[in-house]
Amino acid sequence: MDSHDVQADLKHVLYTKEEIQQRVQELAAEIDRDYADRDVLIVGVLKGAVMVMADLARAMHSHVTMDWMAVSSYGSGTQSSGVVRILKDLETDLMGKHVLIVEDIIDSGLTLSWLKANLLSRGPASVEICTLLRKPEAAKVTIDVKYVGYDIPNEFVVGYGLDFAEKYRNLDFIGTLAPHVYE
Ligand SMILES: O=P(O)(O)OC[C@H]1O[C@H](OP(=O)(O)OP(=O)(O)O)[C@H](O)[C@@H]1O
Ligand code: HPA
Ligand SMILES: [Mg+2]
Repeated sequence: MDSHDVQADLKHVLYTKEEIQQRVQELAAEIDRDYADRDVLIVGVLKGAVMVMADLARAMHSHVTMDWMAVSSYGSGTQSSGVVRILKDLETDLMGKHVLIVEDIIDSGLTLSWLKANLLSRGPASVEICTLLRKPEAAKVTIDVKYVGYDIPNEFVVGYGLDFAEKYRNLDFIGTLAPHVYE
């Protein structure tokens, strides 16, 4: 098999480019309404959230500042290790700020639950979460998430920022992997 044929690695498309763009616009409109009277700092969680952060920010009309954090709990596998490491911290002082964490996916919830507690300890005025995808059946902890793009089945997905062993992030759609890729 040609190892450069990305399509051959995919089982099916979950959300097309057009569907994702539409849903991100809707989330941006909702966030704009909720933050109409407040400036918001959106915090993208590297690397997975790069695509959704870029599209969401461009679809928003409110005053927005942006910062990035890198945490990792997955390494190269398909299971969360549960151990969250900060690889890159924020440059912004969160004191008194309205913070919106932007994520590509909530799977076990371990990353976000840890991250939300971490950011709350820095004295912000508020911390909310926006995630494009969430897997309700995979939840190991309960987290309050204000904005969710789609609830999806408990399958490993790639594309639009989401990787498997660092690949597939650049797809403009979201799909599931064929078993031969990870088995
Ligand atoms: O709910 P959880 O089970 O904790 O999983 C979700 C987290 O896992 C992924 O990040 P990853 O650690 O793979 O880093 P990446 O964004 O650089 O791919 C994803 O982007 C979330 O941050
Ligand atoms: O389903 C997933 N795909 C890619 N990265 C992930 N990180 C947590 N869950 C996933
Ligand atoms: Mg990853």
